[in-house]
Amino acid sequence: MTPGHFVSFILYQMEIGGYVQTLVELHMDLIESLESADKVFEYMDHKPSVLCGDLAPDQLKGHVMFKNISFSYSSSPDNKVLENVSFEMKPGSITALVGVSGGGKSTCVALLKHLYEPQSGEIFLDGRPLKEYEHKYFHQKVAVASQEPELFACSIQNNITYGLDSYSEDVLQTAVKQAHVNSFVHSLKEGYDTDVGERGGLLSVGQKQRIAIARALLRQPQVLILDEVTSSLDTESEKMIQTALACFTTQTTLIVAHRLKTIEGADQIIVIDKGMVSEKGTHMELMENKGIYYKLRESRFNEDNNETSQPSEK
Ligand SMILES: Nc1ncnc2c1ncn2[C@@H]1O[C@H](COP(=O)(O)OP(=O)(O)OP(=O)(O)O)[C@@H](O)[C@H]1O
Repeated sequence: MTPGHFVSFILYQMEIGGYVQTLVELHMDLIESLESADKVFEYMDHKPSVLCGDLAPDQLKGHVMFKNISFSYSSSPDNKVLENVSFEMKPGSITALVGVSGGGKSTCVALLKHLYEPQSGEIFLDGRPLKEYEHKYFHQKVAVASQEPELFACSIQNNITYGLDSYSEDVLQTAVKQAHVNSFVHSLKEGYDTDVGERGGLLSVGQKQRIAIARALLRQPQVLILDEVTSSLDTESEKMIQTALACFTTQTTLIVAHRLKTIEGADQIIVIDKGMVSEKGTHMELMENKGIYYKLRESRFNEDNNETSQPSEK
């Protein structure tokens, strides 16, 4: 074999090797695609774990009642997350859920959002179990503004009106005013046309949360859930939300709060501890009780003061 033949032979082998490698890659891609398709079919076959009915009344007052709710997640059935939880939210009132981490506040919210069915007890909306309501109707009437709102890389206006085919200009104006979006948008050169960037990255946490609240209010829900919406707010946004809460009288509001100062004006504060309602009352009543709420407030007050008085580490 001449050196020329040898080189040709090696190149030929490499070409064959390339084909084999391509075939192997194609085979792997095919396996991955089949696995993905399996997941899609599995998802399509998945039966929803919550029940829905066809109830969709023209009028809804927004009266909420948790009655003897006990609940465990299916992934850890032995861990009773809520035990015999009962409380009532009157139409147009503000209820704050507070308590130490892991107490069960977010689980109460998840149950009110009807993401799960409790193992025992029932949640009622205007006297009817959640499971009797029509799915789309229920999610229009019960809206959530969460701690980490999903914002899209488009204008502030489009982020607020996202997903709505139509809306009234009046309602939009009321929503942005109530959520105190106006106050920061007016200082932006392009106002409501300002692009918020990928995942809203060009806005502060407080601004994002105010947009999330406006988005929820625009849907004119009868029940509004503010899920940990105040946990990482700057002082200005905290004050804004505190003022905004005072205007929330047309819907029933449930707020899960870390910043206890924000919810001082709530009609009732419910302390959830180890899955149970341990205290219930107004801010003044709970402060006089000198129980868990009082201690939480003291410790958070000290934490906040320490944070502001500590020199920041570089
Ligand atoms: N999806 C889940 N699957 C299994 N267990 C969960 C799930 N979510 C929460 N838990 C458990 O339920 C208990 C209550 O958690 P939950 O998040 O409701 O408390 P929380 O009071 O909202 O806490 P935090 O203030 O930290 O958000 C905890 O023991 C938690 O580990």
